[in-house]
Amino acid sequence: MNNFTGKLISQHKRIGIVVAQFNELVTSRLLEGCLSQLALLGIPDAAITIVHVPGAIEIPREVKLLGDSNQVDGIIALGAVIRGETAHFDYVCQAATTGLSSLTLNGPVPVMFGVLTTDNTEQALARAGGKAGNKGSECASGLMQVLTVESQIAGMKG
Ligand SMILES: Nc1c(NC[C@H](O)[C@H](O)[C@H](O)CO)[nH]c(=O)[nH]c1=O
Ligand SMILES: CC(=O)[C@@H](O)COP(=O)(O)O
Repeated sequence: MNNFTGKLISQHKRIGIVVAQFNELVTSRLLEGCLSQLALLGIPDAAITIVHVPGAIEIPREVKLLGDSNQVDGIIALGAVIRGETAHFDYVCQAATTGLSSLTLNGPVPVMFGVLTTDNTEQALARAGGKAGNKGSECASGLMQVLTVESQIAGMKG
């Protein structure tokens, strides 16, 4: 029996992006690359939710809240942690990495790690649309691949 309600079911995956404002010169370029790639992959603007946070340490909490909201099918975390004079770099990287790794493994939706951890701004810019590519764009492509794979796995279940 087909019971068509007429309710429009989105044909698109819903994508969340949580982006840090710290080192915005870099993170704005990561976001631009991410959005451009999502558009190329056919994701409409209406299917994308962007959340801005102060810095990389704040990313995991908002990724968790967004993932638990049941409003997105996958999340891309974008940030740029650039080494300074002190050990703070190590702690910021550790906090972001540990939090996001746990969320992608244990949370309800896949999370792409698009947080650059570099020694200087030059290295970061090279990975935000420079000679080393754009980590935001890479994460967009990667998330669509993961979502496709997970749909296939779900279809395998009896
Ligand atoms: N140094 C960088 C930070 N530091 C800020 C922290 O992420 C956090 O916002 C603050 O400690 C308040 O909780 N954040 C980056 O994203 N990148 C950095 O290079
Ligand atoms: C990664 C950082 O937290 C860094 O920007 C802080 O710089 P500093 O270690 O010189 O305070």
